[in-house]
Amino acid sequence: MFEEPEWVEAAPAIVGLRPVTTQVQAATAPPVKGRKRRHLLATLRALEAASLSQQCPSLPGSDSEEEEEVGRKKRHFQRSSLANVSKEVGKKRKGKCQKQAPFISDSEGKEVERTCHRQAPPLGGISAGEEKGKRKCQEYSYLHPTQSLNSVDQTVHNSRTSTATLDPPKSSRESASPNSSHTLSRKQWRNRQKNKRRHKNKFRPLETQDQVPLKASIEETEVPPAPKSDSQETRAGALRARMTQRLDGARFRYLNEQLYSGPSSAAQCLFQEDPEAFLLYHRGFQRQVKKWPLHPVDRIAKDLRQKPASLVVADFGCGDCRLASSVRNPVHCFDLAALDPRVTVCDMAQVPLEDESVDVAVFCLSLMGTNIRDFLEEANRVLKPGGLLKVAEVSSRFEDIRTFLGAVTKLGFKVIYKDLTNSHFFLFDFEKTGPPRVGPKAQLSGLKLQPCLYKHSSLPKAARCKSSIRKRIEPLES
Ligand SMILES: C[S@@+](CC[C@H](N)C(=O)[O-])C[C@H]1O[C@@H](n2cnc3c(N)ncnc32)[C@H](O)[C@@H]1O
Repeated sequence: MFEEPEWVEAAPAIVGLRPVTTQVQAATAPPVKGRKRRHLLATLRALEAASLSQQCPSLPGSDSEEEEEVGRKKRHFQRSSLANVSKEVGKKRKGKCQKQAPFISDSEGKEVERTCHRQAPPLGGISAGEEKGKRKCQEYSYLHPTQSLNSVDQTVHNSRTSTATLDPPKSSRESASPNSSHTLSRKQWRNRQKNKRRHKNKFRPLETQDQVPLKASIEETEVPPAPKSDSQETRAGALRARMTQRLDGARFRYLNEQLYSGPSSAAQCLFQEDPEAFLLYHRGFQRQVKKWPLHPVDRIAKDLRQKPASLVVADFGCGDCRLASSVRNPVHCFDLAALDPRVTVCDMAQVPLEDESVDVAVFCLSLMGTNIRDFLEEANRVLKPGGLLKVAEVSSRFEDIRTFLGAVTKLGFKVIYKDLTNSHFFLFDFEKTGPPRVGPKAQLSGLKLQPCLYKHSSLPKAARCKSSIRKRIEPLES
């Protein structure tokens, strides 16, 4: 695509700087008129040169050579008579235009010709055509950013590397007429400077519109996040841990309540559907029991270690099999979910054991459902006659111990030992006397234990629960 150099756009037609059209127009223009114009122009140039000699400041970089050239020309203008100057300038410019023409291709020539006609300004000042040209350039630079950038690059490069005095920007046309720069007039030089500036300005919108946002976006993506200080990270980590712990605590309390407030079949469904809930429940339970002075299972294990290791034990609601790990006895472990490979997953209301097959049946904090009777009857079934039933339960769950013990007795047991000394749990030993002494429809209200609920530590004390309930749950709090 043709790239229109701005120095052509801005070149004043009156000084004959229409390189392509000069050949045609020089032949057709009346000589007297042309001579007069040239004369007038030269006069103007001389006057301008005289004023410039006092105004023109030193320019930075490679422009100093151009400045020297201007200075030389100024001196020359001052020395020469106006008439001579006008002739010389006229000849030079005519010659220059004629020199440039052959190096421009047809298509370029026509385009440049059109440009010159269209944009030739009247004498002095910026014409409407020039303004139009400016607008066109701006439009062009937006429409053809790459070409504009290239031309700017070339301009910058040329201004740096140019050793010739007034080299115009190197476009294809310019490179075709390397000597033309030596014959540029002062006004041409000024126009060229103007055009250079315009080239630079042309570059600016591209930079601001396209490159700056890009830079900004790169910065946005590349700039790493401000490093957090150690203390910030520690605090964030601590807060996260605290929140996680709170959430786990809330879920544990919910699950615990579910286990105490419904039948074992419902608890079984709960953990079957959500095995993770079982893990969560046990984490919560372990957290609570760690605060106790003594874990009841350890006390039971201690008792068993004083008995023959040959005794077969059934652990109802074994949890993590801590009992089985603490004794040498064979232990059948039953629970709603398995935290350990030794666990047989089942509802302890129905364990897969033969009748009268075990010596010891253990319920350590596991009488949780509303069907406690089912559990105790199942234990009676699998226990050998004279077998040992050991129960450890949270002390606050018992409203009336005597009623409880009486109900257990009706199910074919005899109380042989009780320990109510511990602050957190009660311990009972029963001996199997025989099958249950009451039918399935008999009411055994003593077996109804209070649920063991865990209070929310962040609640105000008055809001937690009634004093009686609080009393019941206290053993599980520290
Ligand atoms: C509080 S934990 C005690 C665990 C263990 N006995 C200990 O002392 O470390 C109660 C356990 O009984 C289990 N459990 C409650 N009801 C059950 C049921 N119907 N069948 C089997 N296990 C049950 C629970 O799943 C839980 O693992």
